[in-house]
Amino acid sequence: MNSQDINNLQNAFQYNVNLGSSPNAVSTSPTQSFMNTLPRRLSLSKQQKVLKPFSTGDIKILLLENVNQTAIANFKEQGYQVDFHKGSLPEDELIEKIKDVHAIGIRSKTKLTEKVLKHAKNLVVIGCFCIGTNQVDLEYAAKRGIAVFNSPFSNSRSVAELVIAEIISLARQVGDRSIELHTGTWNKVSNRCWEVRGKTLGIIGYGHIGSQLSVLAEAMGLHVIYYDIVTIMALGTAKQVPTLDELLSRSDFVSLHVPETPETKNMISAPQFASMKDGAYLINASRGTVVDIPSLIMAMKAKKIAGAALDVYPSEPGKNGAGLFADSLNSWTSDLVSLPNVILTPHIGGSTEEAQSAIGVEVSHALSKYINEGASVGAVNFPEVSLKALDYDQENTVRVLYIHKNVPGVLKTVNNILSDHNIEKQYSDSRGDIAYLMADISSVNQSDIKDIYEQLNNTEAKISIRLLY
Ligand SMILES: NC(=O)C1=CN([C@@H]2O[C@H](COP(=O)(O)OP(=O)(O)OC[C@H]3O[C@@H](n4cnc5c(N)ncnc54)[C@H](O)[C@@H]3O)[C@@H](O)[C@H]2O)C=CC1
Ligand SMILES: O=C(O)CCC(=O)C(=O)O
Repeated sequence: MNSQDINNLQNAFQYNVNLGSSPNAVSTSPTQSFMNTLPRRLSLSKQQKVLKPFSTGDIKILLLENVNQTAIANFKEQGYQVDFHKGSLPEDELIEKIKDVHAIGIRSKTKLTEKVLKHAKNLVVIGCFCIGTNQVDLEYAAKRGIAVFNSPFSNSRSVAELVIAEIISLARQVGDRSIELHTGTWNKVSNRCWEVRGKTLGIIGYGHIGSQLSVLAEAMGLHVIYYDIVTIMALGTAKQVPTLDELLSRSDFVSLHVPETPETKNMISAPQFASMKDGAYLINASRGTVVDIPSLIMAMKAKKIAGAALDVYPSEPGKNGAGLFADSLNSWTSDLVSLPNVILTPHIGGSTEEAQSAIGVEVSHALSKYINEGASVGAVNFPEVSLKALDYDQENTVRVLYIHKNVPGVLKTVNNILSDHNIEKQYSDSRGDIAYLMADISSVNQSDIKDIYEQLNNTEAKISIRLLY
């Protein structure tokens, strides 16, 4: 392979990316700078070949919402270009920025809707540096061949600990006493202040966070019951109850730990408040859409509910700053903030040093592995496929990453194309309408690679292709 050939090949790929029938086609080929490093790399015997099929300096990553420094360090170590922003971006700026990046890292505020993703011509992967993925149109991303990763449990403990603090704070009206004393009022009262020992905590959604909370709460002498749409093994002496209504009617404290879905929208509204015990407390650190706040305000004004702790809201500011949590954001804000025994926190359930640092490492590794090797294990919207990384001594091997529509006959077509070559390994899986095939093809020269690319690119079912070598 001489350098002229490589450049030609790269140009051919570039042509396909820019002018091919599908703007989603993503292909990468080695730049000269990468090829220049090969002889040195190849001298390292039996080392795993890091599949960086391009000068990694070409890869652009947009990081929003103050994603942790551990992630930035990891991406920089890979050689990627990192564009870091502390807050989220307004939609028009996001659309501008997303146009030419290969990866984007967000937390819960950035909405990656179909409208935004339509502009992302080079996007290969999205990293949600959090648990929730409701802010991303997962289905549309998959249709476009864009894999989405998250961190399924690195901040679960932090959320559970915050809820424990809130249970005691609500029972003892700690928030109100603190506000009073900050403004000079000494108000030493025990009226309607309670120990939590012996009370009942009802957990809605007994997943990673709900079950952690269950263990911590029992250690403080609370009885735990939980409601979940699936049957889940109880930890300790907790008990699953069959209906939401039963949970609500038996609990002194109700804590929500469900994802945002159509089914959980306004899951707690006027009828549910009516089912709750008089003087019960509500905690929501899941998603703002899960509780109907005007109904909560009414239930609190009627003294049905004795207190509430909210960490999440239907609309949340995209950045930190004074005056942002106002009626202009959510029309009921001034009503809510004037209520007694309401603890309001700015979506900090998962915001601890431990959680953020762990999430930064976890998600940045998942993204790098997907970019460099094509491994999609852990993706939330995508078939999970992986092949072990190539060794340095596997020369003239190309890794084919072919994302395609899950329709009959595709593997036959693809294998017809690949069958002229030596298929070392192949792994394919599907999820819904999307399928993903990884194959390592050995003994290929540059013209074979170009040929494989062009043939695959012309297949009807193709969504996107990357070739790594
Ligand atoms: N406040 C914060 O900073 C944070 C908030 N979260 C939120 O907490 C949510 C829960 O997190 P995890 O426990 O990690 O999720 P998870 O997926 O481990 O557990 C969720 C549980 O909810 C259950 N569920 C789903 N729909 C339900 C329904 N309609 N009724 C009853 N149960 C239902 C599921 O079966 C599952 O057991 C996340 O989706 C996210 O929105 C997560 C982390 C931090
Ligand atoms: O830390 C964040 O920005 C979001 C936390 C969260 O809500 C999540 O992990 O789902």
